[in-house]
Amino acid sequence: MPLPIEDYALIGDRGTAALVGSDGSIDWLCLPRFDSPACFAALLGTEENGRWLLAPADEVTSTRRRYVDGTALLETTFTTADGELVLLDVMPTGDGRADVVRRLTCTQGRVRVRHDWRVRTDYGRVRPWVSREQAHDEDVVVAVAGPDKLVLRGPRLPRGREGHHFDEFDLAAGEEMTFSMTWVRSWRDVPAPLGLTERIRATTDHQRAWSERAPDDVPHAALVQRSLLTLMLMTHEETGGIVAAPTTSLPEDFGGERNWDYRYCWLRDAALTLESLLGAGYDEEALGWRRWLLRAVAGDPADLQIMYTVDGGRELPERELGHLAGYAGSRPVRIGNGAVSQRQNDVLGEVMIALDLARRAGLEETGNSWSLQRALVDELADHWDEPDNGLWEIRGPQRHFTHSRVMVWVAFDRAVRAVEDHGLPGPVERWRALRDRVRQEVLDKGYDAERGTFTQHYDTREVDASLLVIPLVGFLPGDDPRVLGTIEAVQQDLLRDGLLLRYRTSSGVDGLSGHEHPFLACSFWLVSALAVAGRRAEAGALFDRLCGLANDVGLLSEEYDADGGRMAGNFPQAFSHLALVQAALALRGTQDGPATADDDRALT
Ligand SMILES: OC[C@H]1O[C@H](O[C@H]2O[C@H](CO)[C@@H](O)[C@H](O)[C@H]2O)[C@H](O)[C@@H](O)[C@@H]1O
Repeated sequence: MPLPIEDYALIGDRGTAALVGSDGSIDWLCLPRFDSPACFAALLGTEENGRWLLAPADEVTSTRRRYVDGTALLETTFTTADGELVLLDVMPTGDGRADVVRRLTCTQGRVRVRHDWRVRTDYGRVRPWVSREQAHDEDVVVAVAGPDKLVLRGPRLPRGREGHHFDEFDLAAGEEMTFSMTWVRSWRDVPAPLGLTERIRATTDHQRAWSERAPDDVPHAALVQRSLLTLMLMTHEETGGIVAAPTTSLPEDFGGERNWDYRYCWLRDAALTLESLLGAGYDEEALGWRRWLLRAVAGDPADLQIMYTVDGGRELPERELGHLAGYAGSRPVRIGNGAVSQRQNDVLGEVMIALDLARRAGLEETGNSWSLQRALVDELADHWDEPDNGLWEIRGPQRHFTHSRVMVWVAFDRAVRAVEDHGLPGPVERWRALRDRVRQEVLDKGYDAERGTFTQHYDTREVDASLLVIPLVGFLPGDDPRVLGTIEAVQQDLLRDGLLLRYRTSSGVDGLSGHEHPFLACSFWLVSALAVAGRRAEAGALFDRLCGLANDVGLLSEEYDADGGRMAGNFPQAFSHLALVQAALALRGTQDGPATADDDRALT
């Protein structure tokens, strides 16, 4: 039975990532890429779907976890009646390999250790052939199935027993053992062993150097730093693609059907991630992502997709994995994502904000990068008034979503600014006219004057948390009465236990059964909206509360079930972490009173 979501921590090598449970079990790992089939999938089923356990065999009386300062090296300390055992989990970065390194150190007394290596490839479906071999002058255990070969190394290798590899042994104070697992293509030879000490040191140095650039003049600076590092782990090192989360099908509704695969690059999530990184001063990160964007989107602007694979691929058909029981029985387990073919008119606005910020941070346009933006804006100019599925990717009928239309305004606005402020060429008169027309339409059709609030779409009186971005993207000032009215209406209709739902699922707008829990990114948007409205004390209090929801190692999932006191949805979720960073930046140097133009960079 998998653990509560918040009992997992993330390790990763910027090619892929694993979830390590507080019980010492790696229950999720896709190799070699975020969206490759999992070889450990116990997270979405049982241990029979694959896991790698290293932990005390005897009862654990307490467990502490932490990341080694400024890094993604995870340290889990188990205490038993007889001693203390520290487990260090690392995925070395920067060498183009795919290794997981697990070092056990007994720090007190004597601890009996259990080792269970249970590889199941193809998302926990296939039992590989496993054999003991000699390679590079040492014994290794090798598991092979289809395209995958997994090589286990260590000073004491587990033995085959009923379909898994198992061992138990004692470690006494001062003793240490290091195991490693390496993935290669099944037709390749067993690779040379890693220089463990050197790779751990290089990974530590690289991650620390990155973390040290995080701002320290923001509230909850340690959590902001952890969020930035987590976003970095979700950025594919070689391609620059940024995934929305390293997991699939952790449920938004426990036991329900709201289970989605997030191991892909959404233009929206990636652009917002970049916006947070740029706001936090990570300017050069923009270049890698812009290159990814140029490659992914290349071709006819009419063929723009809202998401791609990490290498820019366009095929991610959604299908269900019937052999997995689902997390807490939440089925179906899905891989791929059907939202790929949706129309979501907000996306270009988010991309244009990120590229505008990059330009303002000094990243010069290349001929290609500006002509791509021009082509995309011109394409939008021909289709901006079509209904869409909105940023929540609803599977019900398409609508004229107010948020989407506001972001269309943003796309034209940033295009105009590129010409006016940066001297780039473009049909600025046409873009200006469209910008004004869209603005007027939103004010006429997306605003409910009777209630004094913007609405979710043009044919409803419902509200939506996405309306909180209206002041954050510069559509209206933070203290405009229409913005204040919207904040109030959103708080009135969507707050649950002080946290914000995205919208009311009971309205039926999304075409799905069941309900969901408050969405953490939206709750952070409320912090930012309150801050720019000048209600900074309230914003600060909400920010404190939200930061308090992060787990013991500073990670957040997509949603939070306040009744159950547990996280819900994919984990860790870029959307939550990037919105946390944006809220911290909005609160930077807080004082009561509305935000000024100087706050512009943080607030886009
Ligand atoms: O709520 C239904 C939709 O849920 C997913 O979309 C959500 O996650 C995306 C990635 O973080 C985010 O960009 C989007 O705004 C969220 O609504 C899922 O990917 C969709 O298929 C699903 O319809």
